[in-house]
Amino acid sequence: MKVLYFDCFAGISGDMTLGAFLDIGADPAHLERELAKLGVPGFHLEIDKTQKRGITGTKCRVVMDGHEHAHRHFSDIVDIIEGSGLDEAVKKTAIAIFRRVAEAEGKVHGVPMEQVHFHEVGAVDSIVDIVGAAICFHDIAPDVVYGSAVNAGQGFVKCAHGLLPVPAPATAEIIGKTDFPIYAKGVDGESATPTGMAILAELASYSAGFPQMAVDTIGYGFGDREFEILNGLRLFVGHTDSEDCGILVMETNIDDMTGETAGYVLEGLFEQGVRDAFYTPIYMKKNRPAVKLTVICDAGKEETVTRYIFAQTSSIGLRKYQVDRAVMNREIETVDTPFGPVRVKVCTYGGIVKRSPEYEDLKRIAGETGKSFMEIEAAVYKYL
Ligand SMILES: O=C([S-])c1cc(C(=O)S)c[n+]([C@@H]2O[C@H](COP(=O)(O)O)[C@@H](O)[C@H]2O)c1
Ligand code: NI
Repeated sequence: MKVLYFDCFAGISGDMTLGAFLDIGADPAHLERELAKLGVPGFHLEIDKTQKRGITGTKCRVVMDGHEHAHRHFSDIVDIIEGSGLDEAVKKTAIAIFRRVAEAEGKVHGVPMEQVHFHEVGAVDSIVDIVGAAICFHDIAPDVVYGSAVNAGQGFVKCAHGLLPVPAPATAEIIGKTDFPIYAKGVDGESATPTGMAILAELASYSAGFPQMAVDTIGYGFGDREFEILNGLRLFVGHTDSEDCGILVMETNIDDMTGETAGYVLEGLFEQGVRDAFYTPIYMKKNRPAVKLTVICDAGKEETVTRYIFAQTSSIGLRKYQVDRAVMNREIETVDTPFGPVRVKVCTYGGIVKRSPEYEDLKRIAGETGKSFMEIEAAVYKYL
């Protein structure tokens, strides 16, 4: 399983992310080819393998070929991305990152997200940063993604609104929607930007410690400014032998949702790729019959599942805990039976062996022969 870890020791910005992705092996030619599909003229990338404080890394800058002062709405940006020839997965990721910025800007300036008038972030360099990050992310294609606490900086930053406190209000809103803790150390100024924070929030889940992995590649993406500390984003790519990068159990008690919604939610959770989701009947306060929703998922899905539950159920709080588990090795074999070939799941663990026929095959044979499921099951077991 491929693991990607964002080490945000000096915060995160759009260009630092692009630089770091290129430094861990994202293909620059692929990035430029895909960016051209946006159909937005007037920019090129400046990619330099360079050193900062004696550390080798990559600097990636979006250089404007002319002057660009477009003020775009969220819908304009969605139109550009949707209308491009980019892969669907890249489009989805890029729009989701922009949505986080639009929601934050809307909240800060007191307007609905649709009316947000992007200033800095509507400019071509920001579109390239965000879409470029989505392209590189899908190029690297990790199975799970984590991020550290974010060194967001301190003091004030000069931007289109004038002198604003750090983290800038939009950055603070984006951070506030995540589990990522922030702190300030060795940075006098802004080290986490709205673009960078939205990329991190969309791609990664917070990990309190270094995630378990054998490290394969380390890359640095450098920022422009000089701080007391090295101004860079460090990415780790590694792998774990097991399929597990941690399993999460999430639970919430619900006493005010219709049965139809409950069924809908369970189906939707499986579409989000959870390992299991189920309801348990319970009694809650004031003797209300209710259900406990339990979801079991990979730790990397924490943010996706959290957002799904809050968006789709009446729940306003979740209990989450990481669990250890023991799993048997599983393999599928095919055995010949008088009913034809049947797939058998063979599970082994330290000399223990369990063999069981695949349910779907038994169901099919029961349907084809008109015999009962129990009869087919008993007959097939003789051939295991
Ligand atoms: O453009 C946006 S959304 C924006 C909002 C704010 C607010 O806090 S409101 C601040 N800024 C500042 O602009 C620059 C560039 O940001 P990028 O995300 O494009 O790198 C940065 O200093 C932000 O704090 C932008
Ligand atoms: Ni703003």
